[in-house]
Amino acid sequence: PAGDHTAYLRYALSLAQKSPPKPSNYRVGAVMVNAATNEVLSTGYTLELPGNTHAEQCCFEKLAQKHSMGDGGNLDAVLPDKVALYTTMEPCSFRLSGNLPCVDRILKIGAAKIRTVYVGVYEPEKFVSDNSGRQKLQDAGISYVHIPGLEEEILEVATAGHEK
Ligand SMILES: Nc1nc(=O)c(N)c(NC[C@H](O)[C@H](O)[C@H](O)COP(=O)(O)O)[nH]1
Ligand SMILES: [Zn+2]
Repeated sequence: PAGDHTAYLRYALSLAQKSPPKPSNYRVGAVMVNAATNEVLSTGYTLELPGNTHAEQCCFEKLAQKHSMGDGGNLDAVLPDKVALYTTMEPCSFRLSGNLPCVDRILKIGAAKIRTVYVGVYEPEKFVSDNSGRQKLQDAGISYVHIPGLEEEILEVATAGHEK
């Protein structure tokens, strides 16, 4: 039910609050859920893992580590076939650092596993002006759903490291 979506996004927002503030990115939280059982498969927040890591990227890398997969492995082999990804901010389609965008990481796992991406806010225009993630995900057959209601709280947390 719809209420669950907001609850998962609130959980993701609580994770985002653990992210060390930086002026050059956003503080984001992400949760991967087995949509058939409501089991939380993985969580992540911006900079949780070493390096300039994104919340969604941390979700994936933690899962790969749990299954002792190197970079070469594909998570699709260990994921159930109805995964929902909740992220407080929509996955990036381009990163100023040049690192692999999270949309590409989602597409690598594939639509057979990640069926829906639920986002709390669209990416603001500050670093990247036209996040093309929604179109890319939908073109790949992945549902993309904006869950309204938490925008102000999400942006407050996301931009905490930015000059006011
Ligand atoms: N969905 C999402 N999750 C994150 O964890 C995060 N930090 C961003 N932020 C998007 C923003 O576009 C990039 O943070 C900048 O483009 C700078 O790129 P880097 O983060 O340094 O690679 N977006
Ligand atoms: Zn990203």
